[in-house]
Amino acid sequence: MTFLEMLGAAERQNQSMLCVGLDPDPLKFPGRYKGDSNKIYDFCAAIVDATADLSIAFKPQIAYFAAHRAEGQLERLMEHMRRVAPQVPIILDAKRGDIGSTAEQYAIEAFERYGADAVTLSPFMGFDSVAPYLKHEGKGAFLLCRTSNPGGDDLQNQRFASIEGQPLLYEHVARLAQGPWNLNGQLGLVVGATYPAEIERVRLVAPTLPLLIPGVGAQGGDAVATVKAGWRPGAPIIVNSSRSIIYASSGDDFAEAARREAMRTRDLLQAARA
Ligand SMILES: O=C(O)c1cc(=O)[nH]c(=O)n1[C@@H]1O[C@H](COP(=O)(O)O)[C@@H](O)[C@H]1O
Repeated sequence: MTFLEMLGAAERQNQSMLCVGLDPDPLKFPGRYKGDSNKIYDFCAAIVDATADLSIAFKPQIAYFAAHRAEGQLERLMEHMRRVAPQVPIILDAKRGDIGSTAEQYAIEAFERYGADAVTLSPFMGFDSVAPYLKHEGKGAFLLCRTSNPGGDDLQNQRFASIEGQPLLYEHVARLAQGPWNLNGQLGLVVGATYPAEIERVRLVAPTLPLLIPGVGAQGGDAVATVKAGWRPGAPIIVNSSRSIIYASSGDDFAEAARREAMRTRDLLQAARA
């Protein structure tokens, strides 16, 4: 099954557009795991078990594993997700972007070492830095387009004086991803829930691409406005929330609390489709 097919199947089966982000910071772990980087796998596996039937995708952020020398735990977690939630695609949030020969290695890391179904990429270095990922048949790649952070303005909201119609940089990225760069239909875009007007703009330029939309929850993005701006029939959105779900409780009931918060967010997103 391709990444896109998995996404559609998970969306239908779990009636969900919610992506549970796995950003494990041992300092924020609940009571019994607090401060223990050897418990990253246990913590994340408990969250996965509690939310597997509520999610359109899981998104582990690689820095939270690499920073603690926990790549081995990430490998085990990937296997665990495959085993307990084979229907839920996994987006490895690595935000890679480098020359082609190096990108080939990053693609092997994401798709072969970790077995991810999709990856996040910076488009800053141009198409030849993205192309190596597209050689991996059926895998997805989300290009950073209009990110959720305030500093996204610094470059993404600059105008291209040399291009007809003078698009903003993020609009140009959306146009490339919808059109000439999307050789085999593997591309999607990352747009922040913190900027719904810009999600709407991206949706106009890229009417069919899957949009990965982080920023609801801890960053304050509006879940309802996000769905209204980005969701269209046949054009999926994957709305990520990390901290507000995984740290919903600092007690030993953290997995149940994560499930409650995931269910609340999932239901809010679904209701906004009406
Ligand atoms: O690519 C991403 O996932 C991403 C893009 C973006 O524009 N903003 C953004 O917050 N993210 C990631 O999404 C997650 C957001 O986490 P919370 O703010 O805790 O929900 C983090 O893993 C970020 O690295």
